[in-house]
Amino acid sequence: MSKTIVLASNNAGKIKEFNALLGDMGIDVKPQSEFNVEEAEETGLSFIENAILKARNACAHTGLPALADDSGIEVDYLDGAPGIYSARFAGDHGNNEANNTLLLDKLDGVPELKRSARFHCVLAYMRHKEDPTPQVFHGVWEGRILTSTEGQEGFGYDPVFYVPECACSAASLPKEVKNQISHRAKALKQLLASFQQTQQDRPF
Ligand SMILES: O=c1nc[nH]c2c1ncn2[C@H]1C[C@H](O)[C@@H](COP(=O)(O)OP(=O)(O)OP(=O)(O)O)O1
Ligand SMILES: [Mg+2]
Repeated sequence: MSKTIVLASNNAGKIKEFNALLGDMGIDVKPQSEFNVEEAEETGLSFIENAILKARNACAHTGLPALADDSGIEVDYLDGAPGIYSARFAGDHGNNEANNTLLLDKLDGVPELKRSARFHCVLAYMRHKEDPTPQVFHGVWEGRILTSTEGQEGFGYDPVFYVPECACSAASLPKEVKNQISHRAKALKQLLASFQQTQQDRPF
């Protein structure tokens, strides 16, 4: 029997991807906006801490199990920036266009070999707000930063992220393809595999 799980995110791009990834599994995953959950402060110093903060906040407000995603892009030339601060790179939270412009500016003139980067996605699943064993999964997607934006699909840094295995930007990929190979897809596959092994108290 499937239980309702709260998706502890306000990011429309992520929510769409989770719906596509989980949609045909008969899992009832509802975004936290449906429960008027207030956004958690992301005060952690790692994706893992922030994912747990977001999941715990959603559990606390709803009394339901919650799944949170903390993600971002790590650029080697920038010593790992923007990293956990990806959403706030250019100041305003979630201003994708400004973030991409700033990233391209910071890498202006940097040769291709030094433009390596990767997306990280950390998922945290908590059964309740005091869950002492949040389950944490981590997916990574390797690529590099382009010199200009490319493509119309996806969200966030997708237009500036070159995917070597597809020879195009992440924003040029049909969503079905991104959802097979992305950091988020990889983390979610781990979560699903793990849940198949530990049925007790797990919703799916
Ligand atoms: O597949 C992706 N394709 C492109 N960009 C991406 C992706 N995955 C994460 N990102 C970027 C968007 C945002 O700049 C940051 C996530 O920040 P992060 O705090 O986890 O999410 P958020 O604040 O947008 O929504 P919320 O915290 O409500 O889930 O990384
Ligand atoms: Mg956030």
